[in-house]
Amino acid sequence: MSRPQKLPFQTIHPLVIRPAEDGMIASVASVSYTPHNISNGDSRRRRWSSNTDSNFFQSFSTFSVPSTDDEYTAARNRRITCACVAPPQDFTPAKYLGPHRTEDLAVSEELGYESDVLIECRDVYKSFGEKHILRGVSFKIRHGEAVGIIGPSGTGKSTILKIMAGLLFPDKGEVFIRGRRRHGLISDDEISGLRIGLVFQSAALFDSLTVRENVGFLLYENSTMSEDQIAKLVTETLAAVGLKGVEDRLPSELSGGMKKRVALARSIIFDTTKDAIEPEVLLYDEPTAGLDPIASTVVEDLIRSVHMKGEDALGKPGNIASYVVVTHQHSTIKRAVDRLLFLHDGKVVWQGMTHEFSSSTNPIVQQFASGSLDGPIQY
Ligand SMILES: Nc1ncnc2c1ncn2[C@@H]1O[C@H](COP(=O)(O)OP(=O)(O)OP(=O)(O)O)[C@@H](O)[C@H]1O
Repeated sequence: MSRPQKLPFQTIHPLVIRPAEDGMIASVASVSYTPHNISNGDSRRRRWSSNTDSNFFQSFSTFSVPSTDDEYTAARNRRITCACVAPPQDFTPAKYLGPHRTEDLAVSEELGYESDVLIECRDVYKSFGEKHILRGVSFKIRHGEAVGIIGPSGTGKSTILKIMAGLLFPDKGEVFIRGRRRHGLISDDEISGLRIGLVFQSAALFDSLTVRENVGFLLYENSTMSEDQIAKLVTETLAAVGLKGVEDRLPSELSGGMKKRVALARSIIFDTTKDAIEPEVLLYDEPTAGLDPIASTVVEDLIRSVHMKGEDALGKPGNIASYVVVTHQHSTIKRAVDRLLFLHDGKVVWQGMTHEFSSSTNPIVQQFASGSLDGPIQY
């Protein structure tokens, strides 16, 4: 890919996306390049250069701009899978041929780490200027888990999600992906063994692309699948999240709940022609924010349905190995997750199963659960 033109930092299009060599993951770097420079042109990307795709790009507007060639190269080589662009993976044991086979997902003393741990944050610190947001956050996300991260506003829940996704550097501390220490942001070789998808609160669809183009985006870009194959797979994936006949619509023609479903479809579609498949962890940032109670229930059930322990709208088991949900909503806590991490004052101050939350004697948890103004959490 030729180096794209640099634009001023203020641009709302601060991304460059590059098809990965293995054809499955897009490289997304937080730099100020226009999206029409994303890669060598292709008729299937005919509307890609539109200036209206602001939702998607705004999600990344806070990241740094590389100023040197080295930084540019580093940025170019970072890889993340965002729900907005990533094709997650099938994790059926029969298809999974990688070094970490399903049967190996058990505690392994010899390897020095528990091999069912997909992501581990160990003593993570993060500050923004004088604001010390994370001050020693530690937790593990295990294979098969459905974890919620809760806590007061501004406590760093989205920040830790971005650190897990490899979109932000921790200032101090370590992030392990399947036992391998990640050095800073996600880089090409370090992603292998696990796909990490981030589902943004806004759904972050490309405004100027149809639902079909949004959902099939990465397959059009990176796979060897034919347009017909992709279109068929898009229709099947949309059906799995309970949507039919919306392929030709633009995001502006969808309700908020439908947009979230489309974003989810985009995050769970994967190249069915590939053999070796890695497990995937999906990270949801406030997936039910702004939805009415019934629409929230629909999304909560959808999150469950694409998990490997769930069943999608077509009755097939889901493909997502584990997921993490940042949420404020009680219904989402109760319905969509099994285990909770409570973040406060830069640390995990409580963790436990969802059913233990309301009976906890921890004063911080009690205040949060009751919504009381009196207690250790001060606004
Ligand atoms: N890129 C950034 N630059 C400067 N400050 C930031 C940046 N990202 C986050 N912050 C600040 O860090 C703090 C934590 O933000 P974060 O979004 O992680 O909190 P949160 O717990 O998810 O909040 P909420 O529940 O309100 O969504 C906030 O004060 C926020 O303003």
